[in-house]
Amino acid sequence: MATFRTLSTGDVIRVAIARYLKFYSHGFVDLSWLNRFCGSVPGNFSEEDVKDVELMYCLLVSAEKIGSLQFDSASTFLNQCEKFSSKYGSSVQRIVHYFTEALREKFDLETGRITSKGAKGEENMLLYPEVMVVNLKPALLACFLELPFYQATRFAGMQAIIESVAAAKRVHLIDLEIRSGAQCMLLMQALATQHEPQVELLTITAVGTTLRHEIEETGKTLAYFAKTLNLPFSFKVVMVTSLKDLNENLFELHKGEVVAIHSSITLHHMIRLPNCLESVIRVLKNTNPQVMVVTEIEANDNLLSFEDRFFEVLFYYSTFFDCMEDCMSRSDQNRMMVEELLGQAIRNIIANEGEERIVRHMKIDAWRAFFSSFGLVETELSMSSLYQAELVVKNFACGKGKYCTFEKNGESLIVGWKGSPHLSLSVWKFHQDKGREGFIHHVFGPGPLSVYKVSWDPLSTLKLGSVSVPVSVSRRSTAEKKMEGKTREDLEKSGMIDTWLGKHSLLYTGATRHPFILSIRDGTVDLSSFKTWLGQDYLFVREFAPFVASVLVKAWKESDDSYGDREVILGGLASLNDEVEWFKREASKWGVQLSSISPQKANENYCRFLEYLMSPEVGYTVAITAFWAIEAVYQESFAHCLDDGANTPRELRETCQRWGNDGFGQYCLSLKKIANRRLEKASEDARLVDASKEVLNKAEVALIRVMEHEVEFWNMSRGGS
Ligand SMILES: Cc1ncc(CN)c(N)n1
Repeated sequence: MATFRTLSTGDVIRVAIARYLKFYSHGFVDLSWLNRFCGSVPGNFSEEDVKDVELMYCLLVSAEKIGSLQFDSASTFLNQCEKFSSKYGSSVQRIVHYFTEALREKFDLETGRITSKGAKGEENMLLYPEVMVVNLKPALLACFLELPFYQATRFAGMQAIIESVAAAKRVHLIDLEIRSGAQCMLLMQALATQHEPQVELLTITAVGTTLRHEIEETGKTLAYFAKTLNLPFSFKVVMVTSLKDLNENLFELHKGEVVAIHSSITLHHMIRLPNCLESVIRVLKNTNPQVMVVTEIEANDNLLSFEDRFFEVLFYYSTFFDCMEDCMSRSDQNRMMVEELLGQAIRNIIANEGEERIVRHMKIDAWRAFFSSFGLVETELSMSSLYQAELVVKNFACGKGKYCTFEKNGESLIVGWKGSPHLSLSVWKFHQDKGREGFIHHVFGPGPLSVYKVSWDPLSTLKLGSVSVPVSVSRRSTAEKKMEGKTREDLEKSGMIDTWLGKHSLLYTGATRHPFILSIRDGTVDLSSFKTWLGQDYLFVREFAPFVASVLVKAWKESDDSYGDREVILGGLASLNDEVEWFKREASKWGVQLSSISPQKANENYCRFLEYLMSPEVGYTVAITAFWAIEAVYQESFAHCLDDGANTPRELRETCQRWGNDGFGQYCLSLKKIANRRLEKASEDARLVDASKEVLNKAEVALIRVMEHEVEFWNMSRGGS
């Protein structure tokens, strides 16, 4: 990964355009339209930046000369580009290399040097994306894992589906391009851990035009995964020669099923096929889906002139190459293979016109116009989906996720790299009675972007605009289920906490069904991870005690004694003494030297968060919500290790009992009841007082933060940072 450049590739293009305008502005050609591509760029250039700018300048002039049919001078500049660009060099050299190849092909076509376009094999790859996926599977997979934006849209998109189907007993997911099926696993995991209502059947139908065998293999993997989750599951394949032949009767739909549609980077393949998109949307509408989640490439190269197309595509692919430069090493073979593939797409877009243009993309504005014409209604991505996106990118080494940017466009999310758009993620509801069918003209040119950045500063409340309408899902913990019949009155009244758990179900599952916990449950736990957890949790509990004391003080000040909150909290505080002693005994049993352990980063971060919760600016309602969440994650996690079917090693059962026993479950229920009562009061007051709205907002953030810290704590125990 290169660190000596000060300019991104986008900056290099902007500087090169500015330079180009300076030289050519006295000419006869009106170049004022290029001004819109110039933006502000940093002032200090390194030596490499200067070389990059010169190279980019040559590329711009080559394009301009070809566009204005000045082939002799175009040739001179193209020769320069060929000489100084390289597919092994910096991201600028690489992008210039591939664009030069594309311009050379255009040059040869325009000057009659060649007539047929591209090598046949390459065309096949572009025509049949599934074939490309198979041929380049390991390389694509590697890039998919290394580049944060794909993971961000996958998690956020699946969260939107989970929220939409949460109340259903029978769920049917139609996936227009299933690939490895990793996205389906997220849904399966969430449904398997959903207690109420219990899912009776999940059906996944994969749609494909080729590679039946690969799709079926994915189906087998998913079926195996479902079995491990104890999730009733059925996998179907719908194969068609062309997507135009898709028909709702091909789907085995059943009464009472809730249908959801997932389309990730698929629909744009149909843009070039007359009436194909229209026909597919009509068919999907006839399946009466609850929701459709679409991820698409946020680029516009469909109906533009050569010049406009050149710049649009240059900026789009520069972002892509920049991201790879930031996240992968220059010698990475997977990166090079994927760049080759992108090079083919660039060649196709730049050099070809009409039917020869296989690669076509549309931005969210055009998709919006298209879907709206079928009566589809764009739906806001929930806060929880946005949170999933934010959370997942944080796990990437390159920039710890801070380069992966999120902007809102309408109700949809634009995921970019350092502010340059890359993918759009949108959620659609179908209204059966609406629709002006027929594709209206594509809408080009970006509309006003209502830009916001998701902020997760513990000291701030959510800056996501209004908190989205809560999904009414009741999720009950293992202990709650066990106590069925005993405290039914309490259980049946599902409050704000359940609503939030429904909204943030993926995160809650992440915290309570973490691989560390699952490894205890299935007996494969690595003992060194267990010992790490033991030592670190001992340190955590010592910090946790003053936090519980601070909640007690707040209860004293802010709550009426008649509710009995103080006794519950005092009981929890008292038991911590015993807990600290237990840690000491357990540590000596496992040979863990507590005195020589210092807190790891994740532990320190969590303790810093506790300190914040202790501060006077955090009121009782927020503090008790966080307190419940901290205890509940352990209760739910360890109780899972004692469930029927658990294979927890005998020596670890006592540990699991500590937090998984029914008494601790009761205690968590009491805390939950207190938190729900306070939150209910706050939501009643919120109608009148803004401060109460803020309390609710803060409490929801605190709950999310706790779950996030818990995930990081488990990660740390397994040897993460
Ligand atoms: C990290 C953590 N979270 C929760 C708990 C339960 N008190 C704990 N001991 N440690």
